[in-house]
Amino acid sequence: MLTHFIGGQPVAAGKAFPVHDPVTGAVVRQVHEADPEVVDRAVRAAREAARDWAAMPVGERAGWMRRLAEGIEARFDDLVAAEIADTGKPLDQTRTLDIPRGIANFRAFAEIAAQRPEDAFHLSGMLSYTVRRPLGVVAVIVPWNLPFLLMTWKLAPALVAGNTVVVKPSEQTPGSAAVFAELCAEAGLPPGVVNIIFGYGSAGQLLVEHPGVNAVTFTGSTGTGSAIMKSVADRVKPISFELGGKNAALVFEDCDLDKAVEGTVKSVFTNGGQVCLCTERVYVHRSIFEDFCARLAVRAQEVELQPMISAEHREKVLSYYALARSEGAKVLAGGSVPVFGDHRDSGYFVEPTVVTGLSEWSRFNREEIFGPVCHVAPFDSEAEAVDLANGSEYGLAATLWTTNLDRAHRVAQRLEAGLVWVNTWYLRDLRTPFGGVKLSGIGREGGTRSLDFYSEPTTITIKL
Ligand SMILES: NC(=O)c1ccc[n+]([C@@H]2O[C@H](COP(=O)([O-])OP(=O)(O)OC[C@H]3O[C@@H](n4cnc5c(N)ncnc54)[C@H](O)[C@@H]3O)[C@@H](O)[C@H]2O)c1
Ligand SMILES: O=C/C=C/C=C(\O)C(=O)O
Repeated sequence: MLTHFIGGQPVAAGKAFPVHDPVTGAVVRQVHEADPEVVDRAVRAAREAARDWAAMPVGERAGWMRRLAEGIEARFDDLVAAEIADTGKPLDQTRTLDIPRGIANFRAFAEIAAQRPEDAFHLSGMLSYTVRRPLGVVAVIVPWNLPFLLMTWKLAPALVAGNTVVVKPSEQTPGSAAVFAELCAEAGLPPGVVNIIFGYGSAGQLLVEHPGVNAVTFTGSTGTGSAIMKSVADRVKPISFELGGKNAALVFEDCDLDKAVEGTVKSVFTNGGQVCLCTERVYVHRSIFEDFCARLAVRAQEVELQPMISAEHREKVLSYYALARSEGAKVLAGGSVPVFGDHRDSGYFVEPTVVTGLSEWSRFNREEIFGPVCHVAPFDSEAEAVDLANGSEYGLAATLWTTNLDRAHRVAQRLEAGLVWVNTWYLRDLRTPFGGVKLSGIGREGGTRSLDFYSEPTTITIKL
């Protein structure tokens, strides 16, 4: 039974809830569910630790980040096993992306914080400079699709900036957070700096509304982001939101077609399409449309299958497959449930799917599906391609396939998205701003932008 982690100790409190293995549908673990008393206890522990942690020189906190990175390395196999048990992710992806990014997140923010310059301005007769103070206690609420990567993406900058945290992982994927709690204790992290509680959205709501929480960083659906905004509005708490997406790929006639196909296969089907950055709308120049579609349809049937996180999410994805048909789509690949003839048939798998022929105004093309599926449509001009890509209420990410450098710069700068990849996808420099516009989020994290969110500047001016 997974316990909460509060004040450096395991806390077995609250009724139990089950977590299912998405590969087989079987219960893989039981977890304690945080009730109001557990939430209050976690916030109090974070507050008690906040003063000393904030007073620690940033160089010492950076040293703690490096020790946590070493702890992740030491528990690497346990973290991989826990993540796969909860998500059914491929072993190779978990070992090369999900867990290594936890190490990279802590090491990157140790360096970014240690080297972060502060402002200072000298005018005749006056000197102004800034100092930064942490926010205090930060609520960290994260989703189920990249559980460890996203939790550590938030924890590293929040901690190194001097905050203490209360983390509420997704109810679907508590395992890697529980191992992380153990390695925090093994590293000797001061009690109360990191607190981890488990539960559903209701526990998350109790946490964000707690008067002892100073700020909220959240990654998840746009609807939940909106609910959290309402929860914290009365106390005007700072919020950082990484939300949903309906990301476009633009494939121009002058692209390297092999790379464009392989890159789009990656951006559509990685993690079973359960990545906020995944492509769900593909726009291809008409001159190569038929060839591109034919190649993408073949490759869609070859990708490694990954289960959806839950039976409910699988039903949601399948409902969009049915919707596509009802809206008149032509199915180029997939569209149903794979049959394995083994234990996986009781899991949460869907077929990787490619459809075409739908209106830009169809629900299929407007709403985030968050599965291994995309719609492909032709375009005739660069201006039309940009308008199609920008036609969404979301604005998180886009990919652009062209060998024309002028076009790459020109089009990338016109796209209403926080992130644009050219001839690649999900290549990451952790020092760059990360986040979306419109319904895809509020604010940016990444590099010093994370430190800017997790601390408040004071400008001090001295008369000379
Ligand atoms: N932009 C990004 O970086 C990013 C990354 C990953 C996932 N996402 C989005 O997340 C969604 C899928 O993940 P999900 O289903 O876990 O999202 P979700 O919004 O359902 O849940 C995310 C987290 O919020 C908690 N939560 C739910 N309701 C809450 C409330 N009222 N108050 C406080 N906490 C609450 C959940 O328990 C979970 O821990 C997709 O929409 C995807 O696009 C975005
Ligand atoms: O599903 C969304 C993925 C978000 C990825 C990151 O926040 C990152 O790579 O830092």
